[in-house]
Amino acid sequence: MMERWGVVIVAAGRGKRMGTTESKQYLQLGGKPIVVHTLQNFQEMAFIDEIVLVVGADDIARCEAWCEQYRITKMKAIIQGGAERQHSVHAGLRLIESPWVMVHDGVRPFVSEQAVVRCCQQAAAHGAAVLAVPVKDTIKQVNQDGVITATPDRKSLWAIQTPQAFRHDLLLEAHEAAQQVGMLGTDDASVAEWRGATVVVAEGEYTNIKITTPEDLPWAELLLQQTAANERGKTQ
Ligand SMILES: Nc1ccn([C@@H]2O[C@H](COP(=O)(O)OP(=O)(O)OP(=O)(O)O)[C@@H](O)[C@H]2O)c(=O)n1
Ligand SMILES: C[C@](O)(CO)[C@H](O)COP(=O)(O)O
Repeated sequence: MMERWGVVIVAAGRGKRMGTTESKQYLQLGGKPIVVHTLQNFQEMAFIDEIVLVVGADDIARCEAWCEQYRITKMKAIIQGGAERQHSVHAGLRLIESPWVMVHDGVRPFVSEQAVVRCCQQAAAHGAAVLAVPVKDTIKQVNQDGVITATPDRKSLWAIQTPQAFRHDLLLEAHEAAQQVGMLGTDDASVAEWRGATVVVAEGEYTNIKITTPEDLPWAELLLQQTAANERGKTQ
């Protein structure tokens, strides 16, 4: 029996690395904005009760219109984000009422329900869990002069994805404490870790890409076609 979950979907970034005039979460993919694909994905998961979407102040109206158009009925609120991803997450967490919460990037539209369930189950067992995949490349630490200074053992290296899933009170308390002292991490697990929580990894998917730079866009088109083909296969 699955717990009931809330989700904070963060989409208030500017997408500087994508370099487009339009923020990347609103670029069209298969005829819909990327963020709409992400919202529809979570809308369809039965164990999710509420979604809070965090966006730029100027984007609230068009996101409200898309939620109406695409029947995102679990949408609880669409709110303004902050200067850093962590501030956007914090704002969203404050509106979640469910005892369990996931945080997910608005620009990761391809995560499968099976992977989300794995993440939630691990979080329910341990209090906090994130999707992750083992790194395939050798990773080097390199100094400012371009000289390699270390080769960490690859067996212990994982590429971290979202969703990241937590007991809601645990994550909210960690974010409140981080905000007070100005601690900034690049994901929510690092905020929880900084507060002393144990966070475990759940098996992610190499296809759960974060659309970040221009070369991710053709991959996203291919993944969308693949997802559509899989869906057709299920119904035949
Ligand atoms: N102040 C911010 C910054 C980021 N995000 C969101 O966090 C997710 C992951 O961040 P990233 O891919 O780094 O997005 P951007 O910050 O938009 O990208 P960039 O760093 O290239 O500007 C994105 O869905 C982004 O919209 C957010 O809600 N609020
Ligand atoms: C949360 C995240 O998607 C995990 O991989 C990532 O850390 C976000 O980082 P970014 O600097 O906002 O791309």
